[in-house]
This record gives sequence, C-alpha cells and structure tokens, in this order.
Amino acid sequence: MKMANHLKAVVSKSRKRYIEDGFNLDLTYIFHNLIAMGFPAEKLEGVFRNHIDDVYKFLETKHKDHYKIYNLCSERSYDTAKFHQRVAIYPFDDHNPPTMEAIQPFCADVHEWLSQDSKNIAAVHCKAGKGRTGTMICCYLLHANHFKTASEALSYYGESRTHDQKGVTIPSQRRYVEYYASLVREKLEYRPVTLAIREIRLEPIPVLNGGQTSLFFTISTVKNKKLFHSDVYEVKKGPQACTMTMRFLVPLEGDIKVEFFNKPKMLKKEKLFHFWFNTFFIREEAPVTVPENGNNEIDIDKADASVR
Ligand SMILES: O=P(O)(O)O[C@@H]1[C@@H](OP(=O)(O)O)[C@H](OP(=O)(O)O)[C@H](O)[C@H](OP(=O)(O)O)[C@H]1OP(=O)(O)O
Repeated sequence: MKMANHLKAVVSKSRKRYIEDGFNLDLTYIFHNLIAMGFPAEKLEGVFRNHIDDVYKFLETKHKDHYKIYNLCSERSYDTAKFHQRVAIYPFDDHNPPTMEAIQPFCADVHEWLSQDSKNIAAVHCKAGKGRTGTMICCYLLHANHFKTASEALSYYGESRTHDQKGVTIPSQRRYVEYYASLVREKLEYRPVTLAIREIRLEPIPVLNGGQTSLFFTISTVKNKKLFHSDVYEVKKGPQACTMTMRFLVPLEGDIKVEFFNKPKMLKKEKLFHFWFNTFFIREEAPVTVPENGNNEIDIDKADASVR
C-alpha cells in the first residue's frame, strides 16, 4: 500500500492530494462544493492515478446522493452507471482550450446543479485534473461571480490546487479564461465572427540549431483540421522578426488553431508550437499577440524546448 501511495504521489506531482479519513486521492476542494480531481481510472492505470473504486467510496462516504461528476477528457471515459449516471461530459483535448461554445453550457450546468441543494457538490476531472479542469473551474468561478477577473480566478485556482501555484499554465487555456471573463464582465453573448488573417509576425524568430529554420504554419479549427497550409519561409539567424504575409485571405470563424513547424530539406517536419485564439475577441486595434514572458521566451502552448 505504501509503495502504491508513493507512486500516486509521484504521478500527482505538485497537485494537492486529499489524505484524510483513510483516503489518499489526487483530489482538491477548490470550494466547499467544487472539487478538482484526477481521472477515476481502472486496472493498471488505477494503480498510479485515482482508482475509480476509491473515488466512488469517497463520494459515497462524503457526498452520498449529492455529487455530480464532470468529465472533460476527450481521450477516455468509464461506465457512468458507477456514479448513478450523474456524470456530464464536456470533452476537449489535453494541452488545448475548450471550444468557446462549450464553456457557458458547462458553467450553467454546474450552477444549476449546485443551486438545487446546498449539499450538492460538483467533481470536475480531466486526466491529471490540472489544466483542462482548472480552465473550466476558473470559468465557473467567474460565471458564479466568485471572482471578477481571470487573473484572480487563475491565481486562486493555482494556489488551491497545487503546491507550486502552477494550476493552468497553457497560455491558450489561460487566454480562454480571459475570454470568458470578458463575456461575463461585459454581459456579452458569444457568437462566431468571421475575420481574415492578413499576416503573421514572429518576433523573436524561432532559431533552431545551426541558425537555419524552414518555417511553415497551418491554420485549423476543431471541425476543419486542414483549413490552410502556408508556404515554407527560409529564416536565417540574425533578423529580430519575420512577417509572413498571406497570399490570399482565408475567412476564419470562432476557435482558431495556428501550428508552426520546421521543415528542414530531406528531413521530416517537426512541430515547434501551437496557439489558439477566437475571432469574436479580436479587436481591430488589438491583434492577437502571443506574449513573451520575462525570460524572453514566447509563451506558447507546449513549445518544443529546442525552439526556445
Ligand atoms: O503541465 P504538466 O507538465 O504537469 O502537464 C500535465 C501532464 O503531465 P506531463 O508533464 O505530461 O506528465 C498531464 O499528463 P499526465 O497526467 O502526467 O499523464 C496532463 O496531460 C495534464 O493535462 P490535464 O490536467 O489532464 O489537462 C498536463 O497539464 P497541463 O500542462 O495541460 O496544464
């Protein structure tokens, strides 16, 4: 048992665990009625993650008849009969933001459940119960007016869920929490807006080994994985920035994913980084910028370390 708990603690990394009353789970109360937890796993995976039987026992012991689970995993699920069918799914991919359309229904669902009975609790999970879970929990904290700004919600979640205050770290996930904060603050109703990208400017330029980079990028949406494929831009070390002008305008609507690759001659392409934005939130005067952080590194989603 000791070895199993040690392994679970290693896998849960900096996430705060619930170790009380004989339970030892990758699970944190963000609010008295709002839980973030790792995936309720079975078989071998149940050895290093939360075992589904332990999650069931915990919820039945602590919140019998008053819990509802929200599964955010696009990559796996379980028999919802285990939890009396009180499981809602709002799936999206690991290291990516949710679709804008999914956020408000999720928040309304949680709010409706918690409002039904003061004893009710919502248990939100993805795989690790950190990034995707934190993204949606922060949106709910804004939806329920527990916090006014995305920054406050993200900081609160990071403090509550982790020992290192690193809750939601993927820039595009944080951007979507900011998006939702603006919808709530300005009492706006989200709707898809069509725009066109005229150019993409990279500053600084991702410089790979040897200083020669053969850059190209693709633009995609959840529904259309191959919306646009750019030319290859040969970029040499030296210039601080490079601008890639679109040869023709591609109409874009809603959630947009931009992925950058390096395609050295005679070699396979390698993914450098990606980021998401949503056209509804682009203001003429404020184009999408993928911010640099203090270490002069671009804050992009799961960048390839070599690019930095
Ligand atoms: O940030 P990290 O490194 O802890 O990444 C987490 C991953 O750990 P890894 O480093 O890949 O072993 C983690 O993977 P594992 O649980 O370690 O298999 C998840 O992918 C997690 O995403 P989410 O909380 O399920 O949305 C990932 O969290 P996000 O980076 O998406 O927030």
